[in-house]
Amino acid sequence: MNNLPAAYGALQEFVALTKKVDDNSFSHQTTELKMKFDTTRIESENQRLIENQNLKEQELALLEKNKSLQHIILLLTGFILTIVSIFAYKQVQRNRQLQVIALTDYLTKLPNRRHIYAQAAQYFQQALKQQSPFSVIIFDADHFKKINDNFGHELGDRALLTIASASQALTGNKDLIGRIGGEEFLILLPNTDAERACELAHQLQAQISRLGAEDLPAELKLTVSAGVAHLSAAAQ
Ligand SMILES: Nc1nc2c(ncn2[C@@H]2O[C@H](COP(=O)(O)OP(=O)(O)OP(=O)(O)O)[C@@H](O)[C@H]2O)c(=O)[nH]1
Repeated sequence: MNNLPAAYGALQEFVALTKKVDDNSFSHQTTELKMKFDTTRIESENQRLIENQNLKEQELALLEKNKSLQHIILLLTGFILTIVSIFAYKQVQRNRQLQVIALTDYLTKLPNRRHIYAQAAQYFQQALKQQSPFSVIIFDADHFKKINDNFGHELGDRALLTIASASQALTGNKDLIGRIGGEEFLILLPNTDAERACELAHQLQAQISRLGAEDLPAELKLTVSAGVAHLSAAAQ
C-alpha cells in the first residue's frame, strides 16, 4: 500500500502500452482493409477492361464480316453487270446481223430487192431535190433456165456470182447494185445522164461475157439483156 505512486505509474504505463497495441492493431486492420478494397477495385477495373476488350473484338469481327459481305456484294454486282453487258452486246450484234441478213442476197451478198429499192427511192428523191440526173440499169441473164437445166444449179449459181462481180467491177460500189430477182439485177447511177448509163450498160454486157468465158465452161455462153431508165435534170 505504501508503494501507490509506483503502482499508479505502472498502471499508466500499462494503459499507454495497451493503447499503443490497440493503435497498431487498428492501423494494421485499416491497411489490410485498404489493400482488400484496392485489390477488389483493381479486379473489377480489370474485369471491365476485359469486357470492353471483348466488346471491341466483337465489333471488329462484325466489321470484318460486313467488309467481306460488301466485297461479295460488289463482286456479285460486277459479275451481274458483266453478264448483262455481254448479253446486251450480243443482242445488239445479233440484231445487226439479222438486219444485214434481211437486206442482203444470200448468194451474191449484194443488196437484195428490198434494200436496193429503198436506196433507189432515196436516190430518186435526192435527184429531184438537187435537180441532178439519175439513171438505172436493169438487166437479166439470158436463157438462165436453160443454163440451169443443161449445166446444173451449181453452175447456174456460179454464173450469177460472175454477173455480180462483173457489175461490181464496173461500178466500183457494192451498194449500188442489187439482185432483184432470180437472174435479174439493178444498178443505180446517181448523177449519171442517159448517155453515160447506156455506155455503162454496153460495158457491163461485154464485161459479163468476158468474165463468163474466163470463169465458166466454154459451152456456157453467159450473156445479159439490159435496159436503161433515166431521170434527166431538164425534165424535172
Ligand atoms: N442456179 C440458180 N438458179 C436460179 C436462182 N434463182 C432463180 N433461178 C432460176 O432462174 C431461172 C429463171 O428462169 P426464167 O425466169 O424463165 O428466165 P430465163 O430462162 O432467163 O428466160 P429469159 O429471161 O426470157 O431469158 C429459173 O429456172 C429459176 O429456177 C438461183 O439462185 N440459182
